[in-house]
Amino acid sequence: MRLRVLGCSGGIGDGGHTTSFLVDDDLLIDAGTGVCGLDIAALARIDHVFVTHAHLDHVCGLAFIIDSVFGHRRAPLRVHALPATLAALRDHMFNGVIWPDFTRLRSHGQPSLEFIEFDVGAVFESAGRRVEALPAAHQVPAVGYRVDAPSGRSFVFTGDTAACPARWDAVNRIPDLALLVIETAFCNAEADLALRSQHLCPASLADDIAALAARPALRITHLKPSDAQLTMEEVRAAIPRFDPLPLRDGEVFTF
Ligand SMILES: Nc1ncnc2c1ncn2[C@@H]1O[C@@H]2COP(=O)(O)O[C@H]2[C@H]1O
Repeated sequence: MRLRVLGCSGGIGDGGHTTSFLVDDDLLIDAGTGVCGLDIAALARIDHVFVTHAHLDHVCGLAFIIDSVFGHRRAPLRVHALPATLAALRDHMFNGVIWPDFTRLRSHGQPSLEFIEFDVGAVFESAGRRVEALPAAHQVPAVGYRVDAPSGRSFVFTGDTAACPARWDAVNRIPDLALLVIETAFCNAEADLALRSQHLCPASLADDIAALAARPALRITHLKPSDAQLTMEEVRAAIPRFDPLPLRDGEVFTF
């Protein structure tokens, strides 16, 4: 199984793209601006999108993906998310005003877009891969994801989240955790903003991650671009034993 980072920035600017991860060529986790680098054929191969939450930096690409592949696909593009996330997408994006309601527009006799409710703990399986929604704590209902490869190795993406003890209960049950992608949006000087917007900063990351039992490769994601370098320096100082590295757009991992 291959994981390709299409976008992992906490914003735009300096060439960064917002969150989107491609698993093999058919599963997408979040649909931020990172999807803009894919060609039409690659976009048309995506069958399932697992959305962490409804914030624009994680879902804006959905609107453009479905418009670009409309007519190219024989099956609906299936979007898996919490009921509250799907309700937000229905009400505020695919509402016939901001964007057409592609769940009603048919292509080759099928709905173009299908929404599938996916609660914390739900498991989706396809071609030996397994995707499980994990708890997260954000300003709006949110999840993270555990993805298991056919090899038995796993990666975890926390999504946007503040400290979340329930996540670690689930993560600590994973037998072979190869990679943890955890957010740290803000630097320590923005700790108040991190708290208000339900993100981590290096100090709260250190407290939160103390509950992690395993020692996977660790990548930091969703760094706000204006303070990315400072935030990474603070992360390295806060959790040196984890040897954290910043996640990079374009990075590829195999499991
Ligand atoms: N209470 C707040 N005050 C100022 N900015 C906020 C607040 N809540 C959210 N934000 C910003 O809005 C952004 C929405 O996307 P993010 O959650 O990535 O990061 C968030 C912050 O950068």
